Amino acid sequence: MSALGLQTTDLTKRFGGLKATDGVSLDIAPGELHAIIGPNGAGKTTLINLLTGELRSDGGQIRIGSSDVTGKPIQQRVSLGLLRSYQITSIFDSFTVSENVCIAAMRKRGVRFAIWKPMSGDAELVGKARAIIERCRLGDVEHTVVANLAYGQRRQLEIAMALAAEPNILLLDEPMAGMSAAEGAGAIELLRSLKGQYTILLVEHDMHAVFSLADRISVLVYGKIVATGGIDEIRNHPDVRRAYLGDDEDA
Ligand SMILES: Nc1ncnc2c1ncn2[C@@H]1O[C@H](COP(=O)(O)OP(=O)(O)OP(=O)(O)O)[C@@H](O)[C@H]1O
Repeated sequence: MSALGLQTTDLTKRFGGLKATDGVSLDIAPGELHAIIGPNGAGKTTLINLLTGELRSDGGQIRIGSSDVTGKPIQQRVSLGLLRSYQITSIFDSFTVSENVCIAAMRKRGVRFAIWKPMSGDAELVGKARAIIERCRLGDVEHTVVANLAYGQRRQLEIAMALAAEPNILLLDEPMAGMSAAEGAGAIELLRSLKGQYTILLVEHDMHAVFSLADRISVLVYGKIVATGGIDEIRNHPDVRRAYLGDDEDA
């Protein structure tokens, strides 16, 4: 699959009297890595849930490439290549890294889990899984049972499984959360290696990761986008510094 653009126009979601998403318009180009930052409760996860179809919007539109998916079910968005990293990843703890990536790849093929075992001899499938595992820096633990992985490796596996399903738009909700500094550095390298090949919407609190990866950044505050721009523009935007980064920010 090739990367597709992702667009929202005036997207709105209310929870009772609260507008968690308030007229959000985003235009993310094919292959762009677009980060969403904002304080706790700004509406970042709500926005991702609207994009995947887990939540229904109260107004506005969502387009994947040229397809209007507003109000369309999750599966239709998945079939257009929109994947949230954990959404497709029912990770099997008692299976190895390789087996889990094979299962994710087979789901893409529409093959049911029940007939997985005979497929383990499928050289093409195993080869594809191995390439993704290497790419995600999990080669050393390819045959390790998932329950024995370090936390950061498990998060990398989530991304590996998303890639196995051949997305063209990846939604990543805090992929660095809970990682050690070394794990975070590995995750940044991985995401950097994906840049350009997939359209990536990255929600992340780690400003070092955001500023070292994003092509553009949108800042969400109380459900509204208060600024969208390149790294320098966002880093120096007075409203952004006040609302989110703090005036002593020097990331
Ligand atoms: N299902 C819900 N019902 C009612 N209110 C909700 C619901 N989900 C989210 N909210 C509210 O919507 C607002 C946005 O929440 P959301 O989780 O999207 O923010 P966030 O930016 O992802 O926060 P964080 O950075 O802490 O994860 C918050 O005020 C939250 O309390």
